[in-house]
Amino acid sequence: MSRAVLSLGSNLGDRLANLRIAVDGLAEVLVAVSPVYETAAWGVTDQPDFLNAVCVVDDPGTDAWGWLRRGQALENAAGRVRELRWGPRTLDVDVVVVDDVVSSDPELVLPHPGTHERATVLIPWLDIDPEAIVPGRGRADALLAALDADGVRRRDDLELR
Ligand SMILES: Nc1ncnc2c1ncn2[C@@H]1O[C@H](COP(=O)(O)OP(=O)(O)OP(=O)(O)O)[C@@H](O)[C@H]1O
Ligand SMILES: Nc1nc2c(c(=O)[nH]1)N=C(CO)CN2
Repeated sequence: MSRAVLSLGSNLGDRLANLRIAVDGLAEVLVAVSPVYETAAWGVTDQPDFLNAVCVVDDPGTDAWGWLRRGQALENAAGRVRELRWGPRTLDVDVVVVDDVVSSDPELVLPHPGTHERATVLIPWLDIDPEAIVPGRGRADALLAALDADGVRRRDDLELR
């Protein structure tokens, strides 16, 4: 079995439609999808707000590299072109965790290195898995408690499925 947590983000074009491309493309392996959040950009802050969400997916036939490739295929389907690091994008799919896999390969770092400091990932993840653990870092709820969650606003008017 391979259970993964994927983080979705979009701040260009039809943001909700872009997130839906990911969720629809994962439909057969989708365990849970979080509410949608509108979030102020971190990293490069001079760019439009993002929509962020998190999915839990499960597929015995997909390993950690397979989740990365599936995420990249979905980014391509949403018309993403390689651009500035932390810059605007139609769709970003980050592999947050895969089971308890730890990897330091630069092409696939697991857990995703930003996870423990990103309220934009931890908040939606906790909505669908209140017991979430970031391997090597601890409980997601404890990690979130140390962060500033201003600028992360739930959008219950936007639904992914
Ligand atoms: N866990 C991971 N999930 C997704 N991509 C990863 C992961 N670990 C390493 N990568 C690599 O990161 C690269 C993509 O980086 P990208 O441009 O999406 O970064 P970013 O989204 O701007 O920043 P960040 O990774 O901090 O969110 C790809 O080459 C991919 O192989
Ligand atoms: N709020 C928010 N800011 C970001 C995000 C994101 O998903 N949400 N992704 C980035 C590139 O990885 C850069 N900045």
